[in-house]
Amino acid sequence: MNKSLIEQLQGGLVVSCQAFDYEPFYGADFMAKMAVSAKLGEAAAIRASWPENIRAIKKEVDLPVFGINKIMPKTYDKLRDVIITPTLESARAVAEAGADIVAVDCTLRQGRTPQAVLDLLQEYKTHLNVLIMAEISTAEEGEIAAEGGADILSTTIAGYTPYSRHLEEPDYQLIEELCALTSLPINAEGRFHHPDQVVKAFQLGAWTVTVGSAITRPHCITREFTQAIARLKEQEKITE
Ligand SMILES: CC(=O)N[C@H](C=O)[C@@H](O)[C@H](O)[C@H](O)COP(=O)(O)O
Repeated sequence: MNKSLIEQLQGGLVVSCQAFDYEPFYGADFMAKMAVSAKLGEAAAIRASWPENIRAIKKEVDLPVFGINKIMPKTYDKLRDVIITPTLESARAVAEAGADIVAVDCTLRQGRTPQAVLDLLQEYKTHLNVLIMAEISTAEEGEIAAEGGADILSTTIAGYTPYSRHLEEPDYQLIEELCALTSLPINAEGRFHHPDQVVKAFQLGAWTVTVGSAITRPHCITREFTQAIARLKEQEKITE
């Protein structure tokens, strides 16, 4: 295992720079600029999807990259579909593009058995010379991934499987559960909107915290403000 990278990233903020083709910042140039901004803000690492974006980011910033390769089905069901680096081929493509860590969906969705996840991890570990981060949604999935030889566990998919806790906030309970069951590094990810939430995750034992939408999706940030205004207007109507 690449111990020094794990040590280097301990306590650091990972900034996820991602945009789909229906978002205004879609494209490798935009993603690279987002990564430069994250570096200016002293992020420890970048999370990015697809080989072309990872290549562009690696050219612009000298930070470690958590690479994923989202393979989208024609119609995408966020709760049910496994899209994050689902095949060895997809993982190899992001590793070859320069990802230092490859993140992989290790949930038990789509009829996957624990043995199927163990086999998947073994395949990735055997063929790729990078750290593998298992993205999970429950403690049970974390336990399977740890047994399967994952180098890092991540709470990325908590709240996005039919059977995990659906919360507005980050899943702090899952961070605690994972820290109790393994000594592997735990990346906390999903629905972090404020710096104090990031601090709380570190206090609970997280190794790194990844923030995406609250930093790199301007339309989501804008909506937080406009929704606050809408709530105020609603309140005013009630008290009139
Ligand atoms: C569940 C899933 O597919 N999450 C994706 C994983 O890459 C991204 O859409 C998230 O933006 C990322 O995990 C960061 O989370 P947040 O944007 O909440 O800070």
